[in-house]
Amino acid sequence: MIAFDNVAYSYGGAELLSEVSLRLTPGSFHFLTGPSGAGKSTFLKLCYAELLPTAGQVTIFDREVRSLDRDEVARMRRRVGVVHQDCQFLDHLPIAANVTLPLAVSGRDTGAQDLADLLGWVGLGHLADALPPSLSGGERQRAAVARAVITSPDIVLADEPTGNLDWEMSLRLLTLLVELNRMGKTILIATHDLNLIRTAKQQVAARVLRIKDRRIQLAGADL
Ligand SMILES: Nc1ncnc2c1ncn2[C@@H]1O[C@H](COP(=O)(O)OP(=O)(O)OP(=O)(O)O)[C@@H](O)[C@H]1O
Repeated sequence: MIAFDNVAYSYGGAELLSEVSLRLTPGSFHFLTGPSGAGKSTFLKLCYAELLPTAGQVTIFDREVRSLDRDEVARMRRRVGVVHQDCQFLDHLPIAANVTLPLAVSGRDTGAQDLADLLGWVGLGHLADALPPSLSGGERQRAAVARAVITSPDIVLADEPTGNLDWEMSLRLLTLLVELNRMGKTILIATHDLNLIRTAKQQVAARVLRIKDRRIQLAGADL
C-alpha cells in the first residue's frame, strides 16, 4: 500500500531520515514514535507526497510518487485521510462544512444522512452548526478525524492526534482509530504517548516504528 525503499530525506542540510525501507500493508495498524524533532511529521508527509524523498523510492498504491502528475497526486490524496497536528479548520465555517470540505473541493456532495451518521460516530452530532473556535480540543480532534475519513480513504495518517488531550479524550480518539482499522483501513499514528501505544496494543495488532539515529526500525515487544 505504502512502500519505502532506501528512502532519505533532508530539508537541505544534513539528512533527517536515512536508509528507510519499510512497508505499510493493507489493513495494518502502525504507531510511529521517536523524540521531538526526529522526523515523525516529515515521515507522514512522505507518505502522502506532501514531500518527495531526496533519495530512494516511495511507492503509494503501486505508483512511485515522483511519477505522479498533479491530478494523480490529487486522486491519490483522496485515498489518504490525514489528521493534522494543528487541525487547520476554517473558523468562519460550521463544523459540518469543515468536515465536508474535502468532498466539496473535489465537486462531490455528501448525503445529509451520511454526514449525520459520521458526526454521530465521532460524537459531534449536536455540534454540526458550531464554529470551530467554540469547540474543545477533544472535539476539534474528533472533527479532524471525521474530516479525514469523509472521502472514505484506504489509509488514515494521524500526527500526534492526542497531543493536547486528557487521557479520557485520548482513549476516545484511539477507539475511533481502532474502529476504522476494524473497518479495514490502514492506520498510522505518530505519537510520543507510550501509554496510548500500550493501551492500543491490548485492542489491536499494532506494530511500533521508532525513529532512532535517522533510521526507522520496528520496535521490540518491550513497548
Ligand atoms: N520545512 C522545513 N524546513 C527546514 N527544516 C524543517 C522543516 N520542517 C521540519 N524541519 C526540521 O526537521 C526536523 C524534524 O521535524 P518533524 O516535524 O518531522 O519532527 P517530529 O518528529 O514530527 O517532531 P515533533 O514530535 O516535535 O512534532 C526538525 O528539526 C524540524 O525543525
